[in-house]
Amino acid sequence: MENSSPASNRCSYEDYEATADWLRSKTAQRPKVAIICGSGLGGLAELLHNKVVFPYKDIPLFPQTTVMGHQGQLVFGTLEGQQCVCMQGRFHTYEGYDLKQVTYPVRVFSLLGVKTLILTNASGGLNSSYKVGDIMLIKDQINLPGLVGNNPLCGPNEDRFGERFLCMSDAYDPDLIALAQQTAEEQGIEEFMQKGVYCMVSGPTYESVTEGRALRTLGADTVGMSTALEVVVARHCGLRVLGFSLITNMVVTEYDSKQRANHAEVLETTRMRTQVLEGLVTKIVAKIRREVVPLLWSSGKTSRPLSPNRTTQSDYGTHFGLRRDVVPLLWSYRKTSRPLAPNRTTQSDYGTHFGLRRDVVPLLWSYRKTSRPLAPNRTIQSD
Ligand SMILES: O=P(O)(O)O[C@H]1O[C@H](CO)[C@@H](O)[C@H]1O
Ligand code: HPA
Repeated sequence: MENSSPASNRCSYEDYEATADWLRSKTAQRPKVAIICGSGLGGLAELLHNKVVFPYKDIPLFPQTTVMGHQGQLVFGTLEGQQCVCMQGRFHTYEGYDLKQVTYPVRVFSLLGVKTLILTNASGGLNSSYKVGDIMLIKDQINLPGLVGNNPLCGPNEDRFGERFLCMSDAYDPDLIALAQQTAEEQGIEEFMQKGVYCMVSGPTYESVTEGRALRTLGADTVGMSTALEVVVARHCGLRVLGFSLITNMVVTEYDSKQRANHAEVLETTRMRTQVLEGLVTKIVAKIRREVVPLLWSSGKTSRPLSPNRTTQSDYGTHFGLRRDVVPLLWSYRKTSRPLAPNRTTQSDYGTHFGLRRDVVPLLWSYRKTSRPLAPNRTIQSD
């Protein structure tokens, strides 16, 4: 099969499938988490175990990266026991790619079975309280190209991925943000963690002074030339999204400033913080792995306890009303092979049974889709 990227605006469902099928045929790994690494931040992929590496040029229909600091390879492997796929290098519209090409990998990931997308980027700081080297947890975005008609979902809707009109008010997953904040505290790096709004511009020019000021007035805390389009497409496929923006330079917002933005400075700053960001993402991935069990609970359509004779994978699946592809995961995350005892009906019973940490159990409750109590007398979370 051709490995040249799909032509402008003709990324069909069959194209995405062809790429996903090819990858599936080359590796037995089935990642649940995908990570897109920003400029100079590809080192994370080196931390994966049992790596299987595909240069983009070998992957059918994959675009090629042309930007310094973007290595151009897809790395499959395990991080903290969690199967991941990591993009060492992303695509940008300023490279000449159209919106569908820039976001091509995200739909491929979705077809591969990925459920969570973590993105990193290098950005210019607009918020005057931020410093170079700060890491901003992205709580929301301004998709500036999208607001003026350059949205990757323009054109016929592909219903097999998602619906025509997509809600973006919950684009960045609040639970993953909370998990990231908690992890940053545990790592002792709160001092340079921020939480704010990322604004995507098309680039490749950095901002003029007035543009920088305008973006700040719009409510942006950082600005970059990526991420927002990938997030739109990820949400359309139903992926959960977590994003980090490393402030590599401060955007010049004073007319008499002598500072000049440049990509060398951007890459230099990423070197300074790359290890911290890698450590943070690694720990978060480990937590996402443990968090899978609560997520499975959320798919539960029943509040009945597992009966004592439920010991096999499919028993669990049936009980929780889970999709077939999720059941093996549940099984693999169980720490015990004992079935639930008949008297195990409460949240903490389930937590104990699955070997969950105490702080994860409340999450479990919050992910449940039913508001019915587990048992008639069990009505509040701590119950
Ligand atoms: O967003 P990432 O890919 O991290 O890269 C950022 O760094 C480059 C500019 O220095 C631009 O590509 C900008 O978007
Ligand atoms: N502006 C836009 N994109 C960027 C910047 C910036 O200042 N720094 C890194 N990427």
